[in-house]
Amino acid sequence: MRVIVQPDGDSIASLVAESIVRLVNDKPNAVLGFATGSSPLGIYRELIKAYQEGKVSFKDAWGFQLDEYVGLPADHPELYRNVIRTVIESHVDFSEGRVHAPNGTADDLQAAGPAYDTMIEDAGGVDFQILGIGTDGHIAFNEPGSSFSQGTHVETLTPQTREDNARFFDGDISRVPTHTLTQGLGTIMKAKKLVLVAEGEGKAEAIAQLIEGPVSAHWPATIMQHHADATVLIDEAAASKLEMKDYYRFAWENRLPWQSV
Ligand SMILES: N[C@@H]1[C@@H](O)[C@H](O)[C@@H](COP(=O)(O)O)O[C@@H]1O
Repeated sequence: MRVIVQPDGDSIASLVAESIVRLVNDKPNAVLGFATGSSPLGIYRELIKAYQEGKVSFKDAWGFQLDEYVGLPADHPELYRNVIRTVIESHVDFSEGRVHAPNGTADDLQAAGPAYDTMIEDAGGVDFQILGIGTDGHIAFNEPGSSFSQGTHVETLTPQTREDNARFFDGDISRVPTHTLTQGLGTIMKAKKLVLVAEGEGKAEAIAQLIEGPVSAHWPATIMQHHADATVLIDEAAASKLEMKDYYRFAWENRLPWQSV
């Protein structure tokens, strides 16, 4: 796993966005994996800027979201499908029908999971998956105890995740849905490239487990240690519990010309 410690969120966002722009310019029909949450917002801002400056076009690219709340109405601002429209999709030139999310209001939620995995495969599989991490070590909405090989499925949120996400629901935990439809760890591991971003002290323990802990369902993100192309970009606060922090910094500062995000 490549670990890149950066001074702040802006430098993390620029590095990741540059890598995505390079990919889409090389492969215009690239399949991008979108994460929600606050961590990737800087990346989306940088991508919008690159598009406005004429450095990239997304018209032949695809977008697949990681997860969705179950049961939120179609016009709810926190429905992840609406969040991605607001933070990236509506500002760039994705063609109609090219950005998708799991359907959290499907009549048959059990069938909606495998159907979503098939859509991703039919588009060619995810080339570049953006990820954040929950304070309990979840990626997408795969909570502690998740199967490492599962596809898209319904997940029950932990009280900690609902508490963390209450800030998006006027601080009222009772308004945070209890269930989500999320790509499973098996789905996420099929992406050709995983790029996880995290900032702040609150993520330090989850980041230490992800990078230096044993692979364990108790910290679902640790499955990334088994991915052949996984990069983690963090600020100093999120890196604060890493024993090998100085080595990671040295490795990045002394990277070879072809080594990038
Ligand atoms: N389902 C999302 C995850 O995809 C996200 O990575 C995580 C961290 O969110 P944030 O970046 O806001 O800390 O929590 C949410 O619950």
